[in-house]
Amino acid sequence: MGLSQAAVVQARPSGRWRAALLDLDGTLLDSVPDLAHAANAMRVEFGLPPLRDDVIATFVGRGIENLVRRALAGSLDPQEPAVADAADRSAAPATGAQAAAGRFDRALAAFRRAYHLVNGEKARIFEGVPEGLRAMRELGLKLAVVTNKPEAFTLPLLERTGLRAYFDAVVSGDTCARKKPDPMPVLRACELLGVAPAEAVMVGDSMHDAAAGRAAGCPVLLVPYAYNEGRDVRMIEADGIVATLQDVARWIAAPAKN
Ligand SMILES: O=C(O)COP(=O)(O)O
Ligand SMILES: [Mg+2]
Repeated sequence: MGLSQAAVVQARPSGRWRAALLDLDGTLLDSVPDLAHAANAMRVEFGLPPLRDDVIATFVGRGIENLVRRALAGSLDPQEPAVADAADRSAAPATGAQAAAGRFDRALAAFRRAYHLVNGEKARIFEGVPEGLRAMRELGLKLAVVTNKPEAFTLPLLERTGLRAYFDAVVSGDTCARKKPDPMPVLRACELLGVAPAEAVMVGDSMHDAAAGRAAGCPVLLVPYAYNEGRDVRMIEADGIVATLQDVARWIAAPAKN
């Protein structure tokens, strides 16, 4: 039994790896056109001019609350909102902090309303994604999505883009008490797939994916084509940069060195 099992394991190209955990926005899909549309719909409601899509792209990756906070301030690193809207100015008894919180809640609600209407409409699957996912499945891997996007947006987006069927599990931004860069959602995905973190490869486009994967004990591969808050992914400590998901499958299938 011991011997034959060892032989089987050695014969499998991906003997060590049993699962791949994939980030969503910026790794599987370019969701920026829809996110930017919703963020700008929110800004227009607040009397603010729209921002360019490439600016909004740098705001993506730490959940929609951060996206809305950044989009409202027009900055990657917002301080207190600089411009109060008419409703805030008339709310005389409210403290500055209360007014800011109320303004943020209204902005989040406006963003959610707009995003529900367009989620998946212009989202575009990155090159090599279906082929890479198929190749990983053919290697016998289990697949999970691990995203900071809330479940109410994640599941319809996966359905609309035809990606849902590839995945055995989906962990969204509100599935666990904490989001990436915390390891909690990565560990939950491993638990749902029935694999140990050391048997799962985390694939993402940002420092938050890398930090979450590392902290959970997974090797980390990064794609260079997406957001990462506008920074170069080569600056992030990872086990490899992969041009496409097809290269993820090749990395996983490569003997010994991994
Ligand atoms: O920040 C988000 O809303 C989603 O980002 P992610 O899919 O890259 O985790
Ligand atoms: Mg991402």
